[in-house]
Amino acid sequence: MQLEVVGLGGAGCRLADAIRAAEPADHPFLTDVFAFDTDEASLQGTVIPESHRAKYGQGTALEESAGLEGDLEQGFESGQNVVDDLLAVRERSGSTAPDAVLVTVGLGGTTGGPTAPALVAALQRAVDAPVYVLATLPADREFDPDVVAADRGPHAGMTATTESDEPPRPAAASHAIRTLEALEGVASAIMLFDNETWLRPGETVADARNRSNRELATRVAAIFAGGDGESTGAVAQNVIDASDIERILGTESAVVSLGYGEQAVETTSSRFGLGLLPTEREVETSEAVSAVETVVRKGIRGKLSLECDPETAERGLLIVGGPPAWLNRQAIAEGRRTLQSTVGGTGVLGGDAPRSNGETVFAAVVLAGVESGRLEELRALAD
Ligand SMILES: Nc1nc2c(ncn2[C@@H]2O[C@H](COP(=O)(O)OP(=O)(O)OP(=O)(O)O)[C@@H](O)[C@H]2O)c(=O)[nH]1
Repeated sequence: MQLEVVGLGGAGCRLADAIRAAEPADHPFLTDVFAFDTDEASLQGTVIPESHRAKYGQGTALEESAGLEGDLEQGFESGQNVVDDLLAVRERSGSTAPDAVLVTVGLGGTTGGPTAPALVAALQRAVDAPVYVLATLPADREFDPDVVAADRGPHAGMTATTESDEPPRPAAASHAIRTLEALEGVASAIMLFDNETWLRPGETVADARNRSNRELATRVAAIFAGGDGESTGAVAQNVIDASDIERILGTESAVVSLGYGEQAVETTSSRFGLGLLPTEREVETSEAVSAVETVVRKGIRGKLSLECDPETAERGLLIVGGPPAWLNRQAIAEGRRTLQSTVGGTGVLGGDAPRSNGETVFAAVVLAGVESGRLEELRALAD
């Protein structure tokens, strides 16, 4: 399918960059990628071409750090005032009609979050396609002085002391929840990534962000690059297209968590000893089945982008990809049945994504309409 990505604010632009970097050369799925931020330096740091970048919100609450503690309503209002300019950048670039738009944003900051609800609403009116949101949730250490103090010892406070430290954002949790509320009924679906779960001990979000963004971009690419045919001739048995994705993500701002599992596989057997070039390796059925089972298990039961109980999902999607010889049909069908029995509902779709040049077998899992304890926790804090 053809996806347009719009990055908003620091996190959103970095995520848009990471998604671009994760686009498989033999399976392009991106139409246009935009980066919109109040911070020129951060825009310059992206690989997104100038025609697709815009600095916005000068002199408004979106630009002032005071907005971190300030009135989020004022931020939403400023967001409303800039969307026409942002849509104009999109139109000027001659953006091609996508099957869906994905707005990427970090919740809890001053720029991206406050702009997101108005921009998503405007895109829904301007584009004849669903507008999904991919948003990060803030980590505890950004708003909880106790977490930072515990890391630094008894005399530490909530002051940035090293280069990788971020300025404290005490209001991040409540801003994130209030922005999510503002996106409800506006975004077609909201995929969440909880920074808290992806930090290693002692790490800040800034320390972890390149790794986190790569993780998330890999999931996005696995889902949206889908299983369209390849020039090399490998054809998916079950192609997941834009309407399948729309059926699973829905149109009613469902909260979505993304799972992923992968396993490296040997695709060639080397016979250098015999003076021959490496040839395609024969794959035993049992090893293909085992690889698919392993990645499906990791995809459903491994670390999710938003921690939740997969059983609470209303709908699910499983895409198993990799070198064609490894995509065992029975194992993929069994994986889909596993997801179906996990999710409980009837809204489960499965597909395959042959990658002739791939060196891993992977499973991407979409859990839509989930309930999450983490969101409850942040809601309680916001109250
Ligand atoms: N996963 C991930 N999360 C990020 C990244 N950068 C920031 N975040 C998270 O997103 C939140 C918002 O940060 P930014 O997007 O930089 O903020 P902004 O909206 O540009 O506004 P400012 O407050 O001016 O920085 C932070 O509180 C972090 O939780 C990133 O590159 N990756």
